Amino acid sequence: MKTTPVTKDDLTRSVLAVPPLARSADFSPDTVQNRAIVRHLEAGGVTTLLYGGNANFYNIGSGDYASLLDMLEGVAAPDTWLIPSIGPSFGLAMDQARWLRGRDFPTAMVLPMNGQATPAGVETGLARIAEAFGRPVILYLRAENYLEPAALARLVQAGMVTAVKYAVERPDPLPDAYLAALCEAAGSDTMVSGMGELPALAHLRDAGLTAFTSGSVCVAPNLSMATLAACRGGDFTKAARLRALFLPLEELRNALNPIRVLHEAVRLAGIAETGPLLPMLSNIETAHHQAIGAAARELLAADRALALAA
Ligand SMILES: N[C@@H](CC=O)C(=O)O
Repeated sequence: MKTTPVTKDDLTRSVLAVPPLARSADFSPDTVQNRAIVRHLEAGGVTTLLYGGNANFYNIGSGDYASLLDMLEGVAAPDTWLIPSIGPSFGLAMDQARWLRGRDFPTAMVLPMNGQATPAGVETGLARIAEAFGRPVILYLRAENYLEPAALARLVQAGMVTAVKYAVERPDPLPDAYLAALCEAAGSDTMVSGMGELPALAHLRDAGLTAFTSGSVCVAPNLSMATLAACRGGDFTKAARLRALFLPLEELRNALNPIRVLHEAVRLAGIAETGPLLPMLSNIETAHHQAIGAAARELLAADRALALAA
């Protein structure tokens, strides 16, 4: 596992994969199946694994946190960058940050707190969490005005925030005045497009962002990495052609539930037995399995065709 401090190159080198977490029937993390997911990603060239929403880190208890991260560390390749999430509540994030201080993870992502948060409180909270951790954190920003642009600039300047996973959903990704203000204040190279392949092209082409996160990369790592390479090479026609291959699965994810659909898609594509989703989530209803399986297998087939052609 990469243990050196985060650089801008680290953010752009790889799609930031946001994998599901495989569990056994008793909800314990399944080492063999998580290794299969990680190997599938690494074989497709992915070097950054961000365990957050798709792994249902929102619902992980403090008592299970250490053994879960030990397991993930054990399955990741030596040069893979593993980013655990902390929070979403301030108290839980502080407990996890104090514990992470004694470990080698270069950063951690602070999950968004819904409802019980104010912009000023978020600024104070991020500063305290980064101080307790002793390292800068990644902010997962999902709501308009969650943090003031000037506050983000202060936190970046102070070395407390290293990047932002920007995931404020809009009918069209751009124009986005809030994203523009955050980029203006803190630099667009701090902002990572955080909603998968669909909005990533507009964010990378027109808003100056340089990296994106993805869940469907866990089915099609070669295609997602090729999309990133095409964007970074300025070939947005090619990037759009590659992105189109993700549409059937992404549309199902958006229509039903992104986390629940991805969890089942990885299983139905034959990549790993993902098992049960940890409460408070639950697995998607079997009525949707046929459509999810078909979209996932089609995407995986396209991924394999690309890998063979390379
Ligand atoms: N939510 C997006 C990006 C990851 O956070 C996805 O799952 O594709």
